[in-house]
Parts: sequence; structure tokens; C-alpha cells
Amino acid sequence: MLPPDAQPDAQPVPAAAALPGRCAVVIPAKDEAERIAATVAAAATLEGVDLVVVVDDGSRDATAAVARDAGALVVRHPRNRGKAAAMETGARAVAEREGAEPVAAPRALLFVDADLGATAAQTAPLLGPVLAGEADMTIAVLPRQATAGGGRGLVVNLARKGTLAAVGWSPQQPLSGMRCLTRRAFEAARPLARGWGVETALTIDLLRAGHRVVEVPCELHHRVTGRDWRAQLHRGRQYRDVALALAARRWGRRAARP
Ligand SMILES: O=c1ccn([C@@H]2O[C@H](COP(=O)(O)OP(=O)(O)O[C@H]3O[C@H](CO)[C@@H](O)[C@H](O)[C@H]3O)[C@@H](O)[C@H]2O)c(=O)[nH]1
Ligand SMILES: O=C(O)[C@H](O)COP(=O)(O)O
Repeated sequence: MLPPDAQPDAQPVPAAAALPGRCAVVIPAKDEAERIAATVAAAATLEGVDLVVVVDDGSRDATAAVARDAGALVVRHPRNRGKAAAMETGARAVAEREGAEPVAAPRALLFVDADLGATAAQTAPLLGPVLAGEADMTIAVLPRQATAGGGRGLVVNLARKGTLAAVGWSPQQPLSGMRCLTRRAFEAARPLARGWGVETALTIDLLRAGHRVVEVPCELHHRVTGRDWRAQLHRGRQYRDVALALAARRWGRRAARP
């Protein structure tokens, strides 16, 4: 069941499926009306993808309507609940869809940020290893972005060093949210860590559970976080959520390097 305050509507996006499995794209989106149509359209072109779900996480703009018009299945949180909750809601919407279909195997899940626009098509390299059974989770490594970010690497370093301490592996981009994983791996990582701690926790929890995790370069471009007070407040929240996720995992077992 979707959470009581989540409201599904609209249509799935049909697409080809020549890879050995199928995949659903889940796009958490808060106030992304400007970019969501391009992101949905690009995600729908990915080989193996036959369902695109947008979770409108309490947006105050027209994100839901624009996503629906672009062909996505849209699920709404009436109020903002954070990225991790949006990911859980999206995955549940996919499972509910599968419950009503004669499906042989559950779809893999590809999480894509709403602000990627047309470059969302460049998440394609994340699908192959998962759909072919060679990896349980792939993580996108982004190139240098056209606009310089305004951070000093504090959050990234916290997540990277915390992951190294927890599982003996130092990811290049520990916060990267573009990830493809099997349904089995996703369920093994539930309940997800809250808010912005979700990526760091996913990596640690899956490695500790013996899953195979790989980073894959992807030519993705997103809206970088700037330098103004809003941006710094955002970084403060990211730091808090990553620190909480790490603290909750401090005493777990180390895993083998991926
Ligand atoms: O309350 C929120 C806030 C954001 N989003 C969506 O989450 C995604 C990522 O948000 P964004 O504002 O782009 O965050 P960034 O600071 O750019 O995020 C970087 O760092 C995050 C972890 O801190 C990762 O989740 C992202 O993938 C990574 O790009 C976007 O689709 C948002 O619309 C929500 O669903 N709910
Ligand atoms: O801008 C970013 O890359 C993120 O908000 C993380 O900020 P950071 O530079 O403090 O790690």
C-alpha cells in the first residue's frame, strides 16, 4: 500500500526492453516544474525502462501536473517528507503496479534526480551491470560540472570518510543519488536512512550485507548548489543527515571492499 497521504495518478511510459531485465525509473521531485518534463522524457528513452514514476514530494509548483503531462506515473506527498521518503514511496508505487501485472521478476529500480533534464539519458551505463546480474547497485560518478559549486567538500568528505571507516571503501562521489539497484538489494536496505543520509547509508548497508556495489562514470549535469545562505542551509541539513546515518551505523560490521 502507498502511504495514506500519497496520491497516485496518471500514466506509465512505454519503452523498449532489449536488456535481460526491466527497470523502473523513480524520480523524487520537490519544486522541479522547470526541469521535470525533460528529465521524464530522457528517462523514458532508456533501454530496459518501461515505467517512470515521479514522486512529487510536497511541491508548491506545478511539478506533478508537468510530470503527468510528460507521461510519468505521478505519486504525490501532500506535504514535504524529504528525499528518502520520496524514494520509498516511488519504490512502493512500482511494487503496487507489479502486483497488478503478470510480472515474472520485479523490476530493477533506477533513482534519478529531477534536475538532470535531458542528461538523465546519460544514466544508461548504470543499467547494464544490474540488469545483467553483474552488480547489485551501480552509482553514477558525475564529471566536473559546468558551474562551480559553492561548497568546501565538508559533506562529501564526511560521507566518504564515514563510508571508509564503516566498510573499508572510499567512494569517489558518496552523495551521488543516481543509482540503479535490484529490488532485492533495495528491500535489504529498507527502511532507508532519512533525508540526505540515504545515499551514504545505502552504500554502507548494501556492502555490509554482501551486495556488489560499483561506481560508474556518467555524463550527467545537474543544478549545482551555490554559495548563498539557502545553499549553506541545505549543506547544513545534508551534513546533519549524513552524520546521523553514520552514527546509526557506527557499530556495524565492516565489509569486504567492492
Ligand atoms: O525535500 C526534498 C528535497 C529534494 N528532493 C529531490 O531530491 C533530488 C536531489 O535534490 P537536490 O536539491 O538536487 O540536491 P543536491 O544537493 O544537488 O543533491 C546531491 O546530494 C544529495 C545527497 O545529499 C543527493 O541525493 C543528490 O543526488 C545529489 O545530487 C531532486 O530531484 C529534488 O527535487 C525531494 O524529493 N525532496
Ligand atoms: O555542493 C555540494 O556538493 C553538496 O551540497 C555538498 O557540499 P560540500 O561541498 O560541503 O561537501
